[in-house]
Amino acid sequence: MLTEIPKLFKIYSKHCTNLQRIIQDTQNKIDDISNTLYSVCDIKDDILQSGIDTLYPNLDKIPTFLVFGQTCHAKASFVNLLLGQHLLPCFSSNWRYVTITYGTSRNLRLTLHREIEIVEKLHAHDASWIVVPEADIQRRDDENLLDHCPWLEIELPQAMLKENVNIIVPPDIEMAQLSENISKHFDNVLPIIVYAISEEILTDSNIQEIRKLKDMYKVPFLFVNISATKASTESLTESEQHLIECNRSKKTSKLHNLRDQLVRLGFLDDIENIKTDKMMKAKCICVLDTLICDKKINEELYLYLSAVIRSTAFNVAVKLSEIHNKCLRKFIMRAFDMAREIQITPKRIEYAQKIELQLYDTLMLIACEQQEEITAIIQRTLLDMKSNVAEVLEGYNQNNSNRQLNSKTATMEIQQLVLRKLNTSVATQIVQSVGCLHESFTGTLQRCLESLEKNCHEVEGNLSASDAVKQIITAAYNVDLNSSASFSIVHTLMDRLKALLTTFALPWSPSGQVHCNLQWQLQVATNMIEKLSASKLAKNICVQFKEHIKSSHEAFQQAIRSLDHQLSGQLEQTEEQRIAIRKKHAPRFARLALESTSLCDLFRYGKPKQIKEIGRGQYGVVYACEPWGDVKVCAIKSVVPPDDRHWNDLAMEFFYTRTIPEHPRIVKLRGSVIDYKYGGGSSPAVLLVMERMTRDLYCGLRCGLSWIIRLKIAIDVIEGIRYLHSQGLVHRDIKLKNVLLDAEDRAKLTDFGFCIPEAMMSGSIVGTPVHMAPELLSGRYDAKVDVYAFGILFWYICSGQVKLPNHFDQFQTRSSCGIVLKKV
Ligand SMILES: Nc1ncnc2c1ncn2[C@@H]1O[C@H](COP(=O)(O)OP(=O)(O)OP(=O)(O)O)[C@@H](O)[C@H]1O
Repeated sequence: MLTEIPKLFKIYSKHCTNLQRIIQDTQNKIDDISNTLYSVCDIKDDILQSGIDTLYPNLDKIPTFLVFGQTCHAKASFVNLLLGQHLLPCFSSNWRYVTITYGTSRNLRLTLHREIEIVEKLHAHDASWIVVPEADIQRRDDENLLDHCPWLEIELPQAMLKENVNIIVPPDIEMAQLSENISKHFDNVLPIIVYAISEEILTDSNIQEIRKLKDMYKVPFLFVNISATKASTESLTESEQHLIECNRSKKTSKLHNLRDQLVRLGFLDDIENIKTDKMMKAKCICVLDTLICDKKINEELYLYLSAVIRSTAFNVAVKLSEIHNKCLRKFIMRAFDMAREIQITPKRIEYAQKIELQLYDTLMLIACEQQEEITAIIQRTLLDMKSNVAEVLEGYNQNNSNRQLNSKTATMEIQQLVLRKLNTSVATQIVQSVGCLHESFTGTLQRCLESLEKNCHEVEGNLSASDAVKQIITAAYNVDLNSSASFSIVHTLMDRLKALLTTFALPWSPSGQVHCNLQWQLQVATNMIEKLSASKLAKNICVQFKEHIKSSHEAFQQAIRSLDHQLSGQLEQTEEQRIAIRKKHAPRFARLALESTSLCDLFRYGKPKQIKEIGRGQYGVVYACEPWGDVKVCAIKSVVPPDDRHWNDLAMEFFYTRTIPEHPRIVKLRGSVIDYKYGGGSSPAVLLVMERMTRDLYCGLRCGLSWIIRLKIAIDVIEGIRYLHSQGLVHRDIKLKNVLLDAEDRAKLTDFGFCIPEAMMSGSIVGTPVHMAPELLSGRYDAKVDVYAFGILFWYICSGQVKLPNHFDQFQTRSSCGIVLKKV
């Protein structure tokens, strides 16, 4: 297995390159979005905020074993085992920093900070060497370990190191000294922390060292139990020696003792080492602190490393997949919104025009019809006032009984008072007739206009449509329906009547001073009431109403025309953007999502293993395959997209299928893996993993199915179609071969190659001819095409056989139809 380790790192490096390409692609696509797709710029912001830029540098980090340990002997033993050769001297101490990297030949040198070579003669330079000479690895007494210390760099032509893997062995010094400068050297590496243990148990200083290291590196540790040639207990405290003695007397093994101690200290979980198959099953790849024994290093180190590097790549792939899928969902939602906007805007304009016209007609009618009513109201009110003039003057009298006033002013005051009373009375009655307008016209119409005007600019000097409508209503009665209506009306009538006063030439008292006594006041008021003509007043009011309504109506029509013009321009752009999303951006992100999600599946479950071919369609071959992840009975559909368009189509299919929530009548897509080596690497194959069914309905009918079973199948298919439609999806290829049966002959729908949300449909003519609804040929169709296709399917189900009636024969194959069937 140790010989397999280089392969592991080779695969890891390939995954990193692949992930980096996907990240780069994603970033290029983000740039493209910001240049061309102004309406979805928030998607770009989302991606940038997701921290995608931090992913790339992580993949550039060089996997590096950081070998710590109880003794130099333990560290040297581990390194020698790892490299499969006796490189480091096992029985020496006082080491320098040692780094081991790949070189085409064995080489040894001293460097400062791994950057500047120190010109110094080493013992290894004198003769050829196998084991690093002790004198070269040992630091001199005067060597400073903190800053500018010499590092011993070993270059070695070794398979694992060749895969860009390094080994660093920090010197055997007090942790306090080491921790100062150790982290700055190892920032840029992907650390694989090893702690080699050669003694029976960890000493207090070992425990402290591990705690410090764990604080520095928040990653799992690999503890390696090195079989000691001679366990030395001299350096141990009394209680440690006692523990060893106790365990010896219990005849427990060293590994056992060590595991107990590590568990007790919280350095290991209290379970057996996690085995690969358990990790496979886990939804994420978890790497735990692990203890392995040098005797089993071959197998156990491989498993551990495999989990470490898979989990590193997996974490990046998960992050990428989240970003891609989130963007794709946003694109699809945006396409939905755009389609809705394109559909609904002209309808909204139509609605606004219709309702405004109704409003206009109604108000005109009210103005005409109410002239008589207003006349009657005014007449009644005037009569009331005349028979009760004293009441009209009530408040005035109390305040003015002894005032000496100019006769003109006093007359004006009394006339105003009469008018106020008249207005209040008339206005209260008219308000009731306008109240209904509030409910029936203003609410919905106003909201509709506001939503249309939301993104439009106002034409200078012109009223907006919503303002024009407001004016139609307020111009009629000057009613501000949101505030006190009757109050506004009083003011309006006041203004109107004041204007009329001049035209009616009301009687004036002789000029000069008058004594404003009650009799005189009654006389003025009665004169005024008598002179007021109810019909003239009413007519005048109504004429003015009509004029205002008409001019506001004209303003509205002009505003809505300009709004319509602006919106049509905007909708053209929206349609262009929708097409760009549907044809370009969404499929590109779908492809990225397919790649990143497939990598997650690959890291989690590995590549599915084919057993045998079980079916073949136009676009791929279906195989039975061995259990994969938690899918015990599974099938894979292997599809080799010949060009970018097919790649994108497949990616969209994959996205829709994978995101459909599980349903008993839909064949669940469990995952996917891209086989980049397929076709010698020139044409990768996408392996779509799904649950394996027993046969398709075509086979079922040919073998014969009872009427009751066929009926059940028909109901299953309906449930499946209904479910897809409820998810906003249209299948577009319902046919016998896309209905799969399980062992109990219950049916599920499969093959979502043409399945698409309605908003993303472009009217492409797709499907299987005999099942295609006639409107499909026109390119203008909706979810009902599935209902038609089910009708044909039901014909087969009822007839219990797969042969078509004679007049359908000409459509029996796709090619005979003469239609170029294409996916969207
Ligand atoms: N999950 C599955 N379990 C068992 N058999 C399957 C499964 N999926 C597909 N098959 C079999 O493989 C055949 C080919 O399936 P596939 O989906 O590739 O093509 P198709 O639907 O027949 O044709 P087309 O590619 O033109 O849509 C099916 O007819 C069915 O018999």
